[in-house]
Amino acid sequence: MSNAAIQLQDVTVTYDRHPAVHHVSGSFAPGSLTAVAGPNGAGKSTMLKAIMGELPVSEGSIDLGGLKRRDFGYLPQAAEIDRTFPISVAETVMLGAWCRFGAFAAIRGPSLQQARRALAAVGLEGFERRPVGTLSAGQFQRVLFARLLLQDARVILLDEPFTAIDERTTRDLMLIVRRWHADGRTVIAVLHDFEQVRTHFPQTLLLARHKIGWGPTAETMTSENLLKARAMAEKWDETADACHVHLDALGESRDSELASANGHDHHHHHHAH
Ligand SMILES: Nc1ncnc2c1ncn2[C@@H]1O[C@H](COP(=O)(O)OP(=O)(O)OP(=O)(O)O)[C@@H](O)[C@H]1O
Repeated sequence: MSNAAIQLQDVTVTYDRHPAVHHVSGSFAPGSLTAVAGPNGAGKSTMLKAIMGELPVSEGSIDLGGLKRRDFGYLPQAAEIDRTFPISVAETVMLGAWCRFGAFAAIRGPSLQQARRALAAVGLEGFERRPVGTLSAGQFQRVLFARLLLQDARVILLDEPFTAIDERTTRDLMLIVRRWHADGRTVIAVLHDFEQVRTHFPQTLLLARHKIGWGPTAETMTSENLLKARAMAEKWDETADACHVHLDALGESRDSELASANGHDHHHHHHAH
């Protein structure tokens, strides 16, 4: 369905000069189903937002492979969504698609009939008129999946879609993910459940601010890599002043780079190895 890879070239994303994603390169093949795994604070959400264009890349570049941002469907982390807005389930589903497409592209929004069909596909027949604020977390997650179904995006980014979601709902929504994959859509999902990653996701990007591994899940989610990811997380210094080391591979000594970076302009990211 999508015809070119999404390519990350030396991508660094910073918050107030603190790098959250650090020099990550690689690509998501068209039609691939990739899990993004890594410890808390690893930069997983930041990475998705950068791909969506919601956060600027401070270094490097992201090539969308000819796709437009409106070809992307995005499910943010539940905590980032305001559910107090007093609209109905059906309106949420219809508005979601409308908003993403933007004022110019959206000549016509989806119909109530289409919203109803999408809601039925996620097991929420009859929920159309319910205010979204009255739904359980799992029901609301189904609504957001219905919204994605309607959007018919070529690339779908999911940020922890199954966190706080029960087994049955997870299974139902995972089926939708598999269907998207079977359709040839590119799907990228941030996940914390390694079992789920190993069972359902052929590709994995293991992130700990740096890229620890990116490729077939069995080759990426090795105990060695998982240890590296954890070790990096524990080593992080959140108060470090901006980014001044460039690590292509893990395990190499950072001391010489840190020494050479000291006293230099911290805005200058590339140091000779
Ligand atoms: N708006 C922000 N302003 C400043 N720092 C931020 C902001 N958002 C995230 N960060 C920091 O960037 C780093 C990466 O955060 P991010 O949310 O991308 O991690 P994550 O891998 O998604 O974590 P989790 O598994 O906990 O959701 C963290 O150190 C976090 O504190």
